[in-house]
Amino acid sequence: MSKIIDVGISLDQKYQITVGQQLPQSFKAYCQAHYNRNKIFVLIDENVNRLHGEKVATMVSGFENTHVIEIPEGESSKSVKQWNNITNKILETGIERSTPILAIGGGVTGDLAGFVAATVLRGVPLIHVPTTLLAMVDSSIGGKTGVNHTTGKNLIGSFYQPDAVFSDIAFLETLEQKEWVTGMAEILKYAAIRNPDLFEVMEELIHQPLTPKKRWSEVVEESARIKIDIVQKDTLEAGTRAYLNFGHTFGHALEKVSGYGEITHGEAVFVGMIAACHFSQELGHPVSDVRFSPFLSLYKKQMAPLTVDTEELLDAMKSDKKVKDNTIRLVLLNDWGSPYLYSCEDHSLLHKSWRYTLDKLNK
Ligand SMILES: NC(=O)c1ccc[n+]([C@@H]2O[C@H](COP(=O)([O-])OP(=O)(O)OC[C@H]3O[C@@H](n4cnc5c(N)ncnc54)[C@H](O)[C@@H]3O)[C@@H](O)[C@H]2O)c1
Ligand SMILES: O=C(O)C(=O)C[C@@H](O)[C@H](O)[C@H](O)COP(=O)(O)O
Ligand SMILES: [Zn+2]
Repeated sequence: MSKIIDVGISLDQKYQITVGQQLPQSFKAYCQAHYNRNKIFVLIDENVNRLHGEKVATMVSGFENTHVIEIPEGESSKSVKQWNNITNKILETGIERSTPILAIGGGVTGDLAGFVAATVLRGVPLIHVPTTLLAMVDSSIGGKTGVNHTTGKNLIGSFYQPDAVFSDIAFLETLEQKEWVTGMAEILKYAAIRNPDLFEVMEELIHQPLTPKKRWSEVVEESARIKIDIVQKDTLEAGTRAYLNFGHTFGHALEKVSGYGEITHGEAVFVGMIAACHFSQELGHPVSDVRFSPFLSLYKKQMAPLTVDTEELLDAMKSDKKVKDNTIRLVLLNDWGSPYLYSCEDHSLLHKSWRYTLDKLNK
């Protein structure tokens, strides 16, 4: 059984997200209906190609010419260098404006391949097939594409919506525990900013084996619906879309200061959400991070001690995209399910929240 979720960004930007088990047939039918199937570029994470190459070959078997470009795994692939490598390969092979790019992998592949699709020939059709939990619940949805820069995370990129998303949760069969836990952070983010019931659902799920069963499919669907609702109302992040950045102002700084790839995005966001709760509480809002406690040991088990310097973290926060008039802006919580944007003048409070959070993680 698969579920279809409609996304309506604007009158000419409508697409569907299909969530389910074993979706190659739906994918094939979609391609048959929408493309001339002369050529397709498959930009695929190297591990996904190794583990699921045969399934992917079946998916694209209706195309006359399939060009597979492997993306080295890991955050370091989200770079201008990789964007340049892939763009060169595509242009040297030959591409037309109607030739689709298929992005198959986690958020790294999706963000990078999405940026390639957005820029080559000023934009070619893009289809996302997310293969990590994080990519299914978050990165394949909403059109943020891009790469990192030494000065900060995701600082080069564009908004570029896909033609379609196929979230086949059967891919999660091969996902390592570390990556399940990584993806959970973005679901806990939706719990914090929109639907606190997800905290209880997630607590149930972490006490069971991590396999792609129906309950997970429902969580992927609920997460996608939350994200779509936010993105549809503010696609280009003029205001409320920034709520999806809860925990990220802290998290992105931690990713940068630790060295991209040393800590996963989800781990950093989890840490960042504890800091954001602490900061919110300091301002008097009733949002104790005890809500995250059932998940803390999972993150502590897989993360190395955090030996970062709070001064460096603060510096890194200054290159966040939400900075306005030189002021750091944070997503905080008035209460569970009620986020708001806060301009932060008080850097001593930021230090305090960082120290509290680092102590908690390192204890
Ligand atoms: N565009 C957005 O809106 C958005 C949202 C959230 C996160 N992101 C970005 O997403 C990235 C993180 O994505 P991620 O957590 O998916 O990481 P990732 O893409 O690096 O994938 C994590 C690991 O899982 C492996 N993998 C992927 N699918 C697999 C499968 N089915 N079985 C086994 N292994 C598999 C990969 O090889 C990699 O080693 C970050 O760069 C983050 O900034 C973007
Ligand atoms: O889609 C969004 O909007 C998000 O903020 C989702 C985040 O989970 C994601 O990590 C995103 O890439 C962050 O974007 P950025 O603009 O803060 O770099
Ligand atoms: Zn994120």
